[in-house]
Amino acid sequence: MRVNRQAPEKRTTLVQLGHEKLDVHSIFYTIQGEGPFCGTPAVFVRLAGCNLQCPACDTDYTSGRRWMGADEICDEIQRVYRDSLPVSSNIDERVDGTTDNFPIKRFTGLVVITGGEPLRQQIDVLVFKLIQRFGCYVQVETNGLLPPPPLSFINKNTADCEGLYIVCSPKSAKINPVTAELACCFKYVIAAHSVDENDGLPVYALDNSLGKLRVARPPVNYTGTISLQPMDEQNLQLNERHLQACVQSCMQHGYRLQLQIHKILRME
Ligand SMILES: Nc1nc2[nH]cc(C(=O)O)c2c(=O)[nH]1
Ligand code: SF4
Ligand SMILES: [Mg+2]
Repeated sequence: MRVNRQAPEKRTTLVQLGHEKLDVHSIFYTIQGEGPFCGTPAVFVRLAGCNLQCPACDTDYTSGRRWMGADEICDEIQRVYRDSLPVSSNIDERVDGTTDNFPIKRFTGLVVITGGEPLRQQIDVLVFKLIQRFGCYVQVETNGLLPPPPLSFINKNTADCEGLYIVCSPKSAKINPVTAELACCFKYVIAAHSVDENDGLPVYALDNSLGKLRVARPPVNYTGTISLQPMDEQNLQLNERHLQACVQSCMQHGYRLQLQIHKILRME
């Protein structure tokens, strides 16, 4: 079993010169490797810190953190996108004076706000700007313990590609009822030794500070997608067992199998 030495942190906010700042780990352009938008090119904003400390966590969310305002983050999103483009599509005028078909491209696609736990921080201004000013759509990856931002454009229809989507991946025994109600998708990490024989979902919370409490389920009236993802212990034999348990649970209960395609692609 892996060890996660990144200590749990409470909700946070820093206000400087009247502007909220967010505690950012990294911003990068990649392929969304999980969930309902799996396969979609996306700029990731990984916010620092998490309110849980799951032993099997596969993410560094504490190193190199810095406080950034919403405008600074929007600029950085545009910069990492532009830096990924071939130089020729980045200029609006050629040396001979002719204009490119694609003058300076703006990123208007999927922005994923993840962590750590992104709902620990005040993300509403950032989400609002990304959607209203840049025409992006936004997905938040949350463990579900905290409430979502108070925004009117939370969307559950993933075919729309507009507004804010909440993907809830419970790791502990509790989910905030509003987050659960507004989630467009539930995702569970499956370990071979912890599959409930009744519903095929994890028995034990990944967050071991809660002892042997059962990991939270979606609300009883939930009819949307439930995806299962095999736990990654960076060990071929263990991973094979987790994968088989995952496949079996999906086939038995009708869940959707999800492999982390960014790892297959060896991308961030
Ligand atoms: N490419 C890529 N897709 C992801 N989807 C969820 C991720 C996460 O760490 O929350 C993740 C990630 O870290 N990388
Ligand atoms: S909730 Fe997610 S990011 Fe936080 S420790 Fe658990 S697995 Fe890692
Ligand atoms: Mg990850």
